[in-house]
Amino acid sequence: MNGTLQEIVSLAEQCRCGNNHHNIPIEQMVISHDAWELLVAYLQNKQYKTVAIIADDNTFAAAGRQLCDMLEKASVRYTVCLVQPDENGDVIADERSIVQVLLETSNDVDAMIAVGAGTIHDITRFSSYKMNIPFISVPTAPSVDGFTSMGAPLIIRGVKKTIQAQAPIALFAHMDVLCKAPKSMIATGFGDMAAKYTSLVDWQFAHFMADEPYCPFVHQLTEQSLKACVDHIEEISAREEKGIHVLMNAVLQSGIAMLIMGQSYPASGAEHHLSHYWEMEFLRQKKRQVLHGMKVGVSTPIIIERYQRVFLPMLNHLQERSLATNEAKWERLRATATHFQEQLQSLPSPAQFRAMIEKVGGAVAPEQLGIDQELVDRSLREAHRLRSNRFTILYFLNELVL
Ligand SMILES: NC(=O)C1=CN([C@@H]2O[C@H](COP(=O)(O)OP(=O)(O)OC[C@H]3O[C@@H](n4cnc5c(N)ncnc54)[C@H](OP(=O)(O)O)[C@@H]3O)[C@@H](O)[C@H]2O)C=CC1
Ligand SMILES: O=C(CO)COP(=O)(O)O
Repeated sequence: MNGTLQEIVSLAEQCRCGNNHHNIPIEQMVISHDAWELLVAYLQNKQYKTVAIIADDNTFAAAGRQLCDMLEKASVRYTVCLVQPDENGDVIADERSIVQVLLETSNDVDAMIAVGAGTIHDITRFSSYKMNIPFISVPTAPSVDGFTSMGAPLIIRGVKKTIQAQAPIALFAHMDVLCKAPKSMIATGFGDMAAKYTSLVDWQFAHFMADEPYCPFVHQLTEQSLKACVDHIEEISAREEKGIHVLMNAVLQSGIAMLIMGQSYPASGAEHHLSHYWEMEFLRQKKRQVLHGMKVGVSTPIIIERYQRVFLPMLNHLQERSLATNEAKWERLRATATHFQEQLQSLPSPAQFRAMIEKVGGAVAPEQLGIDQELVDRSLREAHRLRSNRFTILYFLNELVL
């Protein structure tokens, strides 16, 4: 992190933005080569009698096995639940996975340990929350910013909804495991962070236009994380240890930013809504899933293009508009137009954005992910409705202008 956990906790307490900040329950956060030893010591210090490891076949092989060996040596009792893939071969954070975890976890375990990437974390976050026990995070790749957040984006009856649950009480990321994670997972972590270019603009827009809660300190935390990734793109793309460390720090800090707000406001705007829409469509068509960060790496330049090509000229000619039905919203827009002109002009161009994603090994065009133009166009028209409490620029363009 740019700031240490203690610094962030302290700065969050000092913040006077007027929002009800959520507490940060994370007691210890470690990214190191001795993460297993520190995790065992943490469990012993907590005097936990039994813990439940939640993983799947891939993440158990990547980290779970080693962790179990360490727990055995330290005489810490544990159970293992390996979440099963669906008929397409994907492990999904949905009703079936949650029920499997609840069925295979005894009521007397003291804590769950999520050993995996974003999906395993969201399944564990929600299941442990419902069992009223804490969970500990063991990320196996720096692939998303969800490890430290409290929201669990879940697929419920085919619809992706984010349920606020709980953040981990501690996090232990082993550098060897992170460095060995597939290259695609590094690209996705970078993609999820680069998506903050547009999510942060959408968040400010929602605040100015629809009074959604906003905090400058949380904005700064997210922006710092984005900047750290962009500044270290060389080390990240080369998968140097330093680059992996920077990326992991960044995703953790961005997750804490969401946690402080109790919502994903800073981290998820129209670009995420497009990605969620594509994910749901793939589920409907029974197609293999595409990594979250790959999708947002592709959707973000599409949103930048839409905002710079359609919204920016509109801001430049606001005075020429005749009175519209929702005049109060247009008045607000006039009052803040200069700010958003500057914001949109300062974004990287779609080509510059795609060059960064290409450099880290990510996809840059929808067709590379099996997403056709019809789906892109449909999502641009409809995806803003997935999160009714987010007044994004895309929402504005679709509902109040076009
Ligand atoms: N809570 C929040 O705030 C956030 C949640 N998310 C959510 O996270 C999910 C995406 O998570 P993401 O991390 O991209 O992907 P997944 O957790 O779905 O994992 C993707 C793949 O990586 C494999 N894998 C993970 N670590 C390793 C490793 N070290 N070695 C080998 N294989 C590995 C997994 O295997 P296997 O499938 O077998 O596990 C899987 O094939 C989405 O549902 C998204 O909505 C995203 C951002 C924020
Ligand atoms: O993916 C996220 C942040 O990267 C959060 O997604 P939601 O907006 O669905 O909670």
